[in-house]
Amino acid sequence: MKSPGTHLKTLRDTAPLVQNITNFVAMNVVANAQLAVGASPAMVHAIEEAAEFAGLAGGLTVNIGTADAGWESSMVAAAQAASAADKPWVLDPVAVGATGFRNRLAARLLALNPTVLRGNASEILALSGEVASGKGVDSGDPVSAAEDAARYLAQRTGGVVAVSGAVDFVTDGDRAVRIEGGDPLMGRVTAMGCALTGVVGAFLVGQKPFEATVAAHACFGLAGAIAAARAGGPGSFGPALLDTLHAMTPEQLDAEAGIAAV
Ligand SMILES: Nc1ncnc2c1ncn2[C@@H]1O[C@H](COP(=O)(O)OP(=O)(O)O)[C@@H](O)[C@H]1O
Ligand SMILES: Cc1ncsc1CCOP(=O)(O)O
Ligand SMILES: [Mg+2]
Repeated sequence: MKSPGTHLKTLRDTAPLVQNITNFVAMNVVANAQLAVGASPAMVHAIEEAAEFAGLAGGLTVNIGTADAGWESSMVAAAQAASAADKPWVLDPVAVGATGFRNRLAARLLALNPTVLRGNASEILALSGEVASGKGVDSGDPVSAAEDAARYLAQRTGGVVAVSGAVDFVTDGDRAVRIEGGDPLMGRVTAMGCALTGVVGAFLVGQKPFEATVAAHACFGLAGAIAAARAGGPGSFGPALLDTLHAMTPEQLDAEAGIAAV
């Protein structure tokens, strides 16, 4: 298994083009996070070009945060095109469990077997059919409560499932790790989970899904912890996170990543 730092080095060396169909709140945050780690983001969601672009890009992220019926068609078409071209894609089922539309959309996308499903604990519980305590886009459940649901969904999709929170959890249905890092301040800044989804999408290109997802979480969590120690509050945390992601070296990531096998 290659180290997280090796994954970061490959990402920087290859600077992959990543297509994102994400929400209005997160677009700028996701693009900046991907640029800071070394990828080339493109926000492309129009039905006229979303599937075509998926053939050009190295990978795709699909985030349902502010989706509507038009975006649903783009999301499905792009995910199908990515899968057909053997490109990795990530599903972020923002606020699934809150409304019937979100539940149907997330279930439809999950049936396309994303390379990685990434969400907070309430979203992973809701997608698996369990009772969840989400409050809109925010989780009301601890990560530990969603670990079995994550394993179940990973086995069902054949992909990787990642649950974020105070300690992140990543599984492929067989292997599993917990990743420490981050800071409670990340819950006071919007689109942090969406940015993590973007970073996962960047790490996935040309790399093994489970290892790349673990590396992405370790990198984002470590950067979050360092940035929080420097920031004066939510306002200065965002820029500090971008600075820290940009300055992160493979050696630092390998030395300071908080990864533990379960
Ligand atoms: N209490 C916390 N302590 C440390 N890190 C956290 C905490 N809450 C969230 N994070 C981190 O913030 C990022 C976004 O996670 P989360 O808030 O669960 O996603 P979402 O915004 O999709 O609900 C992840 O890197 C996660 O590890
Ligand atoms: C606030 C909000 N509303 C719709 S999408 C969105 C952003 C959610 O971002 P995250 O899931 O990363 O907290
Ligand atoms: Mg989220």
